[in-house]
Amino acid sequence: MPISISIPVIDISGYLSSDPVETKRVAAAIRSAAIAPGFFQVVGHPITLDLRQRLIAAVKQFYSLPREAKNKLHRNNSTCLRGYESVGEQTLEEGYRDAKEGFMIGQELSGEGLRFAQGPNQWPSEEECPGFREVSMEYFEAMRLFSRTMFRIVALSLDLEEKYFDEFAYGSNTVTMCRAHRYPPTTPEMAGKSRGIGAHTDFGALTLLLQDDIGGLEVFHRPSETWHPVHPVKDAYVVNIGDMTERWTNDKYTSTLHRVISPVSERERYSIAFFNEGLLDQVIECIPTCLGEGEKPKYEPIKVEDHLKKRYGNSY
Ligand SMILES: O=C(O)CCC(=O)C(=O)O
Ligand SMILES: [Fe+2]
Repeated sequence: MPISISIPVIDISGYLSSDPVETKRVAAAIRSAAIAPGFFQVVGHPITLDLRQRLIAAVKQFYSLPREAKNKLHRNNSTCLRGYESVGEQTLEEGYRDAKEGFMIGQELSGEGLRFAQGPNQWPSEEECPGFREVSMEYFEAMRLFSRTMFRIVALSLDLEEKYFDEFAYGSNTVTMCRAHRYPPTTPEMAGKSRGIGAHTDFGALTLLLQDDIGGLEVFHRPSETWHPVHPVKDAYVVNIGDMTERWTNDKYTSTLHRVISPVSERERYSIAFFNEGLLDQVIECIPTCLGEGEKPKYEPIKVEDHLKKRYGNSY
């Protein structure tokens, strides 16, 4: 019997309207999905269709710029991982160069005392790409808030105080990164031999992904060593547990291996990932409610900054 994996679709609107019964249900559903498969899709969220459509339109406009215009914004010019990467620059799975283009933004910071992943964004000019900067930052701020909401539900799911992760998710110094991707289509023959994004786990704590209707994202089922599609669901965000949450929860919540197969399609695929990387000075160690009777923490405490430097460093 072939294994089939269900990626649950969870409606969080009852939590947002403070319904106590729904809040319990939503927290329990997220707990169960975070244990396995480590991925779920969220509907009833606060990101409007209008904002999502305006963002996707702006991202398409950005990627249709000439190569030279995009290369002027190359991430190699940035001290803080911001900007453009062309096809083949990142390797997340040994033996495969990612066949995606990416454009990374983060919190707009300047001045003294900037640290890892902190600093200014790089933007195309208004003439080249009108409105791109504005809608990107509007989206970024909306996603910071949405992430705080998701962390509050995760906190409840772990029997923690609701605001336990607020500073990590939403503090003024916290690192959050948003990367838009374009995946070029491929032929059926090449699809199996290339990767849109090679197999990896996410470095941070929680990722919120907006994908279009093309498909290609797959998650790995460890027990059977098989790959399973995360089918696009209208209006949904794909949310997945990252490595930091796996460490925090002593492996109770799972940071699942995933990849993107280049689309076998006439059309490109677009996706926008929002990464919650956290507070650089925070030490990630087993959360007390995640340690059962007689269990020991499986991981050494690690500082967020050290963890991120290592993971980003290894992938380029
Ligand atoms: O584009 C996607 O569907 C997934 C992207 C992803 O896994 C990542 O950027 O970490
Ligand atoms: Fe990922």
